[in-house]
Amino acid sequence: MADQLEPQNSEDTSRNDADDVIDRILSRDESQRGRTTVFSAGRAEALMADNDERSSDEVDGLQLERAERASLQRVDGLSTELEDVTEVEYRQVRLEKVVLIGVYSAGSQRDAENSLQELAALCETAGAVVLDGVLQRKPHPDPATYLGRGKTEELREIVVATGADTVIADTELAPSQRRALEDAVKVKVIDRTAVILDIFSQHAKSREGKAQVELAQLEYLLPRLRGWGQSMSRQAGGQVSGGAGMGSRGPGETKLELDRRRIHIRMAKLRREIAGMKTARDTKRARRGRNLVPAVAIVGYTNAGKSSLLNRITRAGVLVENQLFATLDATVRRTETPDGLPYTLADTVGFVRNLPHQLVEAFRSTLEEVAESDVLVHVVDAAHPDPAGQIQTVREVIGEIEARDIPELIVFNKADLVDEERRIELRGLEPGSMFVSARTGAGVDALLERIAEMLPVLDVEIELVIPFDHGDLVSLVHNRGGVITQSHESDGTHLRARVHPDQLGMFEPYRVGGEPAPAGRQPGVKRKPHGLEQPAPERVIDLPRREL
Ligand SMILES: Nc1nc2c(ncn2[C@@H]2O[C@H](COP(=O)(O)OP(=O)(O)OP(=O)(O)O)[C@@H](O)[C@H]2O)c(=O)[nH]1
Ligand SMILES: [Mg+2]
Repeated sequence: MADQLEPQNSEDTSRNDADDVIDRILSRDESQRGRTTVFSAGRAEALMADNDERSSDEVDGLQLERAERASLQRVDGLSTELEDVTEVEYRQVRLEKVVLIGVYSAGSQRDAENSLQELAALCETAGAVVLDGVLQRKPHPDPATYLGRGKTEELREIVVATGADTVIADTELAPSQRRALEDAVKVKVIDRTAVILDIFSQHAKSREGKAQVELAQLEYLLPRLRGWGQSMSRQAGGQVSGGAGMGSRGPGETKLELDRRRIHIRMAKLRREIAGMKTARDTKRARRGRNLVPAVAIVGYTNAGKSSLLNRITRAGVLVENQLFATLDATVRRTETPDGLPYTLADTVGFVRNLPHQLVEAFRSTLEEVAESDVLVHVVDAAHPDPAGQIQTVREVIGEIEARDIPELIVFNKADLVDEERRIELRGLEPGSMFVSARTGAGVDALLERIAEMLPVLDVEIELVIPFDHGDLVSLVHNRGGVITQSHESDGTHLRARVHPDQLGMFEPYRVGGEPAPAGRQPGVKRKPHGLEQPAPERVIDLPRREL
């Protein structure tokens, strides 16, 4: 497949940007994936207060991964030499010196400022240097150029004065807006979605993550091909008008169709791959735990401290970075309640406002980890200027992946950074929330207690022989839907069943053995095929849809 998708004319050096990027995206294969150029991960000025002095026990096991990322920093001045090994991006997002722009309507200035601040953090995470930001108050963005005419001119002046090479809009621009604005300011214009996609492509590590990001990028690219097609048509027309035109259609148009088809083929292949990897992951999940245990997912806005909290609780060694989207792969760890009941705790990809829907789609299989959990620990950065907005964003995504009915515990993290007044404010915002600091460990024990309380009450599996004159007890088990196997023998009804711990006393007189009977003892009785050969059935936790 990859062969068919090789660039058609890679020796042609006069191709434009658009040709380059499409070819680059489509010609990628496994062999190229290792040779990624990552833009220099400059100091993330726009990110939250810095935290270099991490306590020694916070230094985790994945420093290697961090080093790996750092080792891929782009060397200034060498960018052109590295061009051909650049990982897939949308329009080769070379984020260097950037100016940010945004439009907001009356009354939403603060929100717009926060959003622009966050865009700055995103840009810095992607490796850019943010030089300036411009907000325009306007009821609606200009349909032609996003900013109004006057502001567009002002922007051009700022770009010239600062020496910026890229303008980034805090929204998703229509392809025509992007082009018109580009013509007006004479430097590259990209949008928020492209930046997020770029970060994801830099950070994706697993094969599944990479495939998901690539799929999202192609989905983003597809509707934008038309614009490129036009410019391609101009350029290609000039080059090949000497007679190489194919059929009655212009070569540019043919190229556009060809690109579309290649992209569709590639996307179909990626979807198949992702589906295949999901199956592999399910199998792995089934193998990982022989017991059926409840699952807790840590969710939250990017940079809230989800991975830090998982590390604090389980010493998982997950990469922690003062970066947005440090985590793209779900990490699942087994842990126990203070009473010794096992459950799993999963770290997940962070959410962000205007998370490109292509990413939500592409990461759906990863996000299923969240949708299938029994409890959501929703981590919120207590020191962030807009926790309410972050909570709302996260809840929107939770809704999108149909996880809204899962019990949610709001946990304000980074409690070490906030004062009492702020706590009162936050508690008012989310009554029933908790405060922890993944950094100092404060509040973590209480959090673990609370998680334990929120875990579903687990039924206990027992074996019974109930005399025929106690049919009421048999009905009781049936009514709860707890019967695993049943057979009628001469001494009564033989049952393997799950009952609520509170009912144990009632069934005690009829229990046989403390362990599941060997298969031979109950002829004709089928065992439930969930691989539970271990003793001590009382400890067996049952949650039918949660087979880990
Ligand atoms: N002061 C303080 N900083 C914290 C705390 N918890 C996490 N951090 C810092 O916050 C930053 C983000 O932490 P992560 O654990 O990577 O956050 P995350 O939610 O996993 O982020 P993504 O994976 O990018 O979505 C890091 O720089 C951490 O050191 C805390 O309790 N107090
Ligand atoms: Mg993380």
